[in-house]
Amino acid sequence: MPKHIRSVAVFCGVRAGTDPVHLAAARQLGAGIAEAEMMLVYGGGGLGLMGAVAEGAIAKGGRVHGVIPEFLTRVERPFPSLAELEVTTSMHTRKTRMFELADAFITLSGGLGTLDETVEIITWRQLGLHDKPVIILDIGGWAQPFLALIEALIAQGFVPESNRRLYAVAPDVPAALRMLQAAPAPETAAPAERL
Ligand SMILES: Nc1ncnc2c1ncn2[C@@H]1O[C@H](COP(=O)(O)O)[C@@H](O)[C@H]1O
Repeated sequence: MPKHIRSVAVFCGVRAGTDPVHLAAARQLGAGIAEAEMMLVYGGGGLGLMGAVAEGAIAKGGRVHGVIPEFLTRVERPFPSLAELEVTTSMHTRKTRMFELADAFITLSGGLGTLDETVEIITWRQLGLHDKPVIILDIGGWAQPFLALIEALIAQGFVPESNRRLYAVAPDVPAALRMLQAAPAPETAAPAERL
C-alpha cells in the first residue's frame, strides 16, 4: 500500500437497502480497509450500511474514526464501542473534518445524503480544491442511474468529457481496494486546470 493512502472516507447509507448484497459489501469494505492498514473515516453512525462498514473494520482490528454532528447522534445512533468518535457542531463541520482526515474517498450504496457527499467531493476535485482519489462502488448496479446522469450532462455539454477522470468506478470491493493501491500520489494543481 502506498504510504500516501493511509485513510479512506466511506460515504454510504444510514439504511441497508432492500438487497442484502449492499450490507455484505459494506462489511467486506470495512474489513478490506482494516486489512490494508488504512484508517476508516466515516459518518459515525451505527445503523444500516454505515454501521456495517464500521463493524467490518472493527472485526479486523482496524482503526475507525467516526465524525457525526451533535444533532444526528439521536437519529443515526453512533456505533457502540467506537474508539474515536468526533462530535461536530454542524453538518458542514462534519464534511470538512471527513475531508481533512481522508486521503481517498469511496462511495458505497446509499440515499440522498450519500449522493450529496459524493457530488460534493467530485465537484471539489473539479474546482482543484483537492486531488484525492474518488472511487464509486457500483454494488448491484446501484451507481448506474447516477453515472447515466453524468453521461447525459456530458452529452448536453454541461460537463466536460475530461471530468470523467475525477472519479473511478469499481464493480466490487476487491476492485476498489486495488484502485486505492494503484492510486498516484495526490497533486496540487491550479484551479483553472480543473474546470
Ligand atoms: N446534506 C447532507 N450533507 C452531508 N451528509 C448528509 C446530508 N444529508 C444526509 N447526510 C448524511 O449522509 C449519510 C447517509 O445518508 P443517506 O441519505 O442514507 O445516504 C448520513 O450520515 C446522513 O446524515
